[in-house]
Amino acid sequence: MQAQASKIARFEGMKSVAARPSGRVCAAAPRAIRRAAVKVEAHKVAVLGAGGGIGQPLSLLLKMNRLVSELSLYDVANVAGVAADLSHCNTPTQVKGFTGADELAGALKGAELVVIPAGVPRKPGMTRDDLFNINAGIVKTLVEACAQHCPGAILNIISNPVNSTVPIAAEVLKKAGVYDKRKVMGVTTLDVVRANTFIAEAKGLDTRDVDVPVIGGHAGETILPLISQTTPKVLPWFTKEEIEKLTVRIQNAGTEVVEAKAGAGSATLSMAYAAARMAESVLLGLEGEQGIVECTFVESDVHPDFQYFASKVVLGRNGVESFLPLGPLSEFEQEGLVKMKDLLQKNIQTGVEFANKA
Ligand SMILES: NC(=O)c1ccc[n+]([C@@H]2O[C@H](COP(=O)([O-])OP(=O)(O)OC[C@H]3O[C@@H](n4cnc5c(N)ncnc54)[C@H](O)[C@@H]3O)[C@@H](O)[C@H]2O)c1
Ligand SMILES: O=C(O)C[C@H](O)C(=O)O
Repeated sequence: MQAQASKIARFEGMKSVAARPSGRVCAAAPRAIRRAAVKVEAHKVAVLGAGGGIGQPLSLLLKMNRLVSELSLYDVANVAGVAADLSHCNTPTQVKGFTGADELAGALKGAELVVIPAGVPRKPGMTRDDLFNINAGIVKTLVEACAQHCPGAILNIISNPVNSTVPIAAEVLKKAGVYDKRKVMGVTTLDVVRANTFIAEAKGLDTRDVDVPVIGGHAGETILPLISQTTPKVLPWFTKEEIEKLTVRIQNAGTEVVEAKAGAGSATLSMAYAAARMAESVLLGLEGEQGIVECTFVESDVHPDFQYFASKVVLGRNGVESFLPLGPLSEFEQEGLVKMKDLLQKNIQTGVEFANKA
């Protein structure tokens, strides 16, 4: 502990996101939530794709979160057993399972937050774009149902390719006349979680103390960790080569897991952890807690080249309340922004066109 602390040269005014370390859902939940007597508002959360690799552990983490009073688990298959299983955990959250299109309305009615991990995952050799043909239609159908049954809900979209599924969701909601750009969020928290972990490990720090913003999108070079903005600042600082290597590792971390799973899917447990953190932040925002900051892929004015962009936002009672400025970027990070331009713009356009074709 002493040795770790001595590596921290100086703290540059810990920002709110760093003050809410990533371990808070399971290990370091905000004091207000941990204290048994504290009264929190009741929030209904729906998970669509709840029977899957992400859906199951995510549902467990949400069942453990006192901000969630009601948890709707929806899937096209195998969800009844998951709901029965989880319902035996003696936490106050009420769990209900819903299977098949006929039961989707019941799952969504009254939901304030809908988390969507429905869809197929990658196998080795595939890109996230290779999932588009299947997942675009799944997300479109599910968001159409959200527009009808819980039009004011905040959506956290996990299904890949996030760079395209978020624009699809936005276009679907626009067509239905219920779009609120503050409420449609692509979940890129796993990129932040990974960046925090890898950088903490490289410097021998507690990963819960480290915060690295990750901007852009959620595929290959569109994932841009702003390592220059890491807090706390550590000395000795990384060399140029180390920064390049860490950046590439963060960009390829999804593929690292896909290859290690060798055909059995992509990241599920770390994704569930990251999605639970994002969901908790959204709910804390709804509760009116101040200073809740997360990186997320949303419709944004932060960078003139991109209609949708991941960056730090402040969450509040209506979802995204405001955007934090990108801050000073290193030369390497500025080059990263240029490199991602064509791919991110193309991914966004693909989503918009898909949602608007007849
Ligand atoms: N955003 C991220 O950082 C991130 C990280 C990991 C995975 N993902 C993506 O999340 C998605 C899910 O991954 P997974 O490992 O959980 O896959 P999985 O195959 O284990 O689970 C997906 C679940 O979705 C369900 N499903 C399919 N069609 C559905 C529909 N129309 N309605 C409701 N449910 C439906 C399936 O029955 C299944 O239970 C993939 O697209 C994957 O690429 C995103
Ligand atoms: O890599 C994938 O296909 C899943 C996810 O996007 C991830 O980053 O782990």
